[in-house]
Amino acid sequence: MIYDLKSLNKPLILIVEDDPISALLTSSALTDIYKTHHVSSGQEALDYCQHVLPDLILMDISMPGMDGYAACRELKASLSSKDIPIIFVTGHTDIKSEDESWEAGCADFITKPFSTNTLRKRVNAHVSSKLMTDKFKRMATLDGLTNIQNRRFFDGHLTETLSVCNKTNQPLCVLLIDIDHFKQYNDVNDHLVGDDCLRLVVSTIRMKLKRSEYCLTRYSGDVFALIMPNSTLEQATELAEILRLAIKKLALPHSSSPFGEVTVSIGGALAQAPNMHETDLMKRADANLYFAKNAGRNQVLVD
Ligand SMILES: Nc1nc2c(ncn2[C@@H]2O[C@H](COP(=O)(O)OP(=O)(O)OP(=O)(O)O)[C@@H](O)[C@H]2O)c(=O)[nH]1
Repeated sequence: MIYDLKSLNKPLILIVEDDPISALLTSSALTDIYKTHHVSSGQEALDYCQHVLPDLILMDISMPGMDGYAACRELKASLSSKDIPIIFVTGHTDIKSEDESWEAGCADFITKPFSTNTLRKRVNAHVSSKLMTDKFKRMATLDGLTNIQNRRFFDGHLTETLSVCNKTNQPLCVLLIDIDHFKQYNDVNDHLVGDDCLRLVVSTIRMKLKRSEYCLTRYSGDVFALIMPNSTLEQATELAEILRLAIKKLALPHSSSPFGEVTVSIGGALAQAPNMHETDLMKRADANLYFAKNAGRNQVLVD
């Protein structure tokens, strides 16, 4: 299936090219369907992608300073930019350059001088495929009830985030947030009211999250997991307490709970770089949740 690209909000193409005339020619061949942005070196491309993620990159190979191969390798090594297709637009036509292009991680290459038609067709094909993959990934990792990421996403994201934190020597905390006596809540009310409660708990937690790198997921039925990269034990404990209080403050009636209203128990754990491991981290967070439940619920235990 090919996307009707014209019907979409214009996808963004980054043109990395040190020759301004070539950049202009490339850009003018695409602007009816795409937004384009031009930078003149590999380093500028890396800097740009720190802030904006384009849908595709057209990359020259020979540029002063960092060349296209090196820039491509760096972009492919980064978590945020690794899925952006990169097409080399190059005057190099020898086999060695082709091999080096594939090894650097490019999606395709176009040799100069190129036909405008070929450029457009190749770009359209790669952008369509990227947008479709993005959409499937979003669908496969979204929880339909609460509209936050699901367990499948959590597992992959925790592995990736731990790996980044291990490399950059940052601590990471995980919180497990579990609604107390939720089975009885469903039994006394009904399942649809239970669904509303789950959605409300999620929106309440989301409103209290101030850092964009914090990632809230639905871990299992009435349990939510929060991944907190670059966070200390004190920050995790403080946030857990804020979340516990915010849920209690909703004052949602829960007649079969000793508290008379919906509450949560929260267990959390800290992992310290450089030897963090997800199984150990989750075991400790789970054990702390268990202790918080056994100690009477409506409380936080993070260590
Ligand atoms: N309404 C609703 N209920 C759900 C959903 N997913 C899971 N549940 C219910 O969540 C309840 C979780 O029950 P338990 O794991 O026994 O936990 P609990 O009753 O909260 O007990 P504690 O955690 O020990 O306080 C079960 O009754 C599930 O049926 C959902 O999507 N919607």
